[in-house]
Amino acid sequence: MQPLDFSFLKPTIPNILDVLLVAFILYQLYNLIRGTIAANIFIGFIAICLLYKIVDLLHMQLLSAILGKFASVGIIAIVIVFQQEVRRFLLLVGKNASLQRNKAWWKYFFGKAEAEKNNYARIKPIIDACKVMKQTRTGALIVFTKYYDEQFYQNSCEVVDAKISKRLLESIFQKNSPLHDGAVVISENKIKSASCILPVTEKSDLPAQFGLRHRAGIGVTEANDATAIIVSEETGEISYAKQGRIKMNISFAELEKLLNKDF
Ligand SMILES: Nc1ncnc2c1ncn2[C@@H]1O[C@H](COP(=O)(O)OP(=O)(O)OP(=O)(O)O)[C@@H](O)[C@H]1O
Repeated sequence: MQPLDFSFLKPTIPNILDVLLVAFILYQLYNLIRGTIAANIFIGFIAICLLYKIVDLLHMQLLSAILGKFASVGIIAIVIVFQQEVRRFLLLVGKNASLQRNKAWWKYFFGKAEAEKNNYARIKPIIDACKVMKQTRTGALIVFTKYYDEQFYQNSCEVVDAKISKRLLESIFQKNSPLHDGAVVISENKIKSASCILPVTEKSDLPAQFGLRHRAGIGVTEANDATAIIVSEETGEISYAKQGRIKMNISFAELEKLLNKDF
């Protein structure tokens, strides 16, 4: 076994940058897996790697050979076990690198007032529909995604492909509508699909009252570059999920701000 190389600890500018970048990446990874079952798997994996290092230093050949075999397929095992997390991580990197997402620049070049006016016209029917569904205690799950991943949604959804309208959203989620079960997906300025069955989050630290609707709302934002509005059938409360986190009981002013930013 090669001795550990600590030369990266020399305080040169590239080394400092290197350490800061690694710390940043580890922090992002921690954020992605925090509170999920993946965190426990990750701890287990680190424990096995540490054990391998120790038994190797102690020249315990049999155990070190067994653990060595495990560690050598480690990267493949990580990709398989953390498929969802790797996907989310790459989405996060791609999202931050996208120029269009940097709204300040986009608006500077393409007209702030015009962009805001258009955005409000797009958002209004959704907010109006949420207001009615809150009042009537109609459960709803509306997902927003910039990129409509057909492979991800096609198996579990009914294709709609219609203009966004308050009445259409209301009628989809009405209790006796055949499409009311599941989520509506909005993308590319259209209601793309309805009745979608989404992946539910595996987080274990969620409020006890969260059932499948809330869990699916959080789950889709973990697996995809998506955000979601959840209207609770039980309480009428509006919640907003993004990057695997949820803001509960938000006001309509807050909802408008969030949609303005994300949609
Ligand atoms: N995997 C899923 N993907 C999308 N929607 C789902 C999924 N599972 C359940 N739902 C929707 O959630 C509804 C059940 O909601 P449930 O009562 O379990 O959730 P909840 O989070 O407690 O919300 P509420 O406060 O509205 O009761 C189902 O009728 C269905 O419409």
